[in-house]
Amino acid sequence: MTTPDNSGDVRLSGISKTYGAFTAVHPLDLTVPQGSFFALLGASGCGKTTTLRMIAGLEEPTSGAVHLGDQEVTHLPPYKRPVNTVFQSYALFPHLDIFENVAFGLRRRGIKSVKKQVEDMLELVQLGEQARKKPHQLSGGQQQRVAVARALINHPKVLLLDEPLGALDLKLRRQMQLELKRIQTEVGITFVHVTHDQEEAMTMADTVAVMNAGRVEQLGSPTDLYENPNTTFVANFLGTSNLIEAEVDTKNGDDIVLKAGGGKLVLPQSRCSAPAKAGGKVLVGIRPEKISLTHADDAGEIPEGRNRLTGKIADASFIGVSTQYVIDSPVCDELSVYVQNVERDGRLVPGADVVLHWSPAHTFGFDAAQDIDAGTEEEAAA
Ligand SMILES: Nc1ncnc2c1ncn2[C@@H]1O[C@H](COP(=O)(O)OP(=O)(O)OP(=O)(O)O)[C@@H](O)[C@H]1O
Repeated sequence: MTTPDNSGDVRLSGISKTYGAFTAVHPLDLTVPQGSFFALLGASGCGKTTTLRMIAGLEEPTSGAVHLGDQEVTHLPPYKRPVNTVFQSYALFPHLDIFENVAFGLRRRGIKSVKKQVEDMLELVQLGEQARKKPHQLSGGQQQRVAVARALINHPKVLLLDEPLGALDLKLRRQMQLELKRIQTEVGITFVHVTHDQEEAMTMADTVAVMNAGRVEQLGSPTDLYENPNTTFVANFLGTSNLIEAEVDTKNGDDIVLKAGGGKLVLPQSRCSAPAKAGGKVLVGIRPEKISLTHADDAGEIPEGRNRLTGKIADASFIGVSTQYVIDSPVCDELSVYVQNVERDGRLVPGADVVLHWSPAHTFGFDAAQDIDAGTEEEAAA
């Protein structure tokens, strides 16, 4: 039996970084498995770049250890680590053509026959035709692909990407996200990607660590994080959430029955990270697109077994694919509801009384108290 290759595992054990009295990264334990696409996601100043720089060796941790595979690299300089970093500024050599930019790392190591390797790498990033152009003759996205090729030609075990798409316009960024994902799948090495763009992290990464004020608030697949956030910060940082304060009433098999306003809501225990003891406070969440909206006159037609709230439409914005409603409700003002524009009910206009209803299976819940120690969105953004 062959031993699985773990040389591209990244293991952080209790690493932290302080600058004087300020803690940029609190002690952090994190394992990124070999061959995965991992994203560190968070608002500006949350410590994601500092974490990446500690993996790269560009920043010395205040405490803790960094392992790449079985090798401890905590005190190794960057050039002795099997990693390469791609930055937002492409840092290409303007006087060298694309071929020579990519060949640079090989030539510096004294490798003479570089042609095949460089050509293969240019094929990988789909720039075979551009080899003899200078960087200024390429678009931003193409230049970023050259930067990726230049990093990959050194065969790192781990590629670190620090907001690599930050300088590109939205359309190009979307294209490059798919392109980077394709390249990662093809080369099969570990990618650790830093971004503040939740859509970018969700499009590309297998696993996302959401950082807030120097800590990882939640770690999981994009679907886990979106469908089952454990804190207010995560619920609001990844998309839009409606959060409702509720109190545990009873347990009914695998369901928790909650009191919210005058009514009851059902939340599966498996989707609640708070302990379900009677009287306990839970924040109940529901994504806007999971909610259906029925005019109050038709409330009798809503099937049994759905969670429901009453409300009044405060605002309705037609945005083509969907209509986005803001609903005032006794349990929460400004609930967001997105309804696909399939068959529009002309009565759903501002002022109309409505019933909001959704499946308990789409409801998530967490302990409101958890948010307090983890810092706030404002702190992270400061
Ligand atoms: N050399 C330094 N000296 C003092 N404080 C620093 C230093 N480097 C970073 N910081 C602070 O540490 C915190 C985390 O910085 P970091 O660059 O890791 O954040 P970030 O999440 O990557 O943000 P951004 O997306 O804006 O780069 C910030 O408050 C920053 O001001």
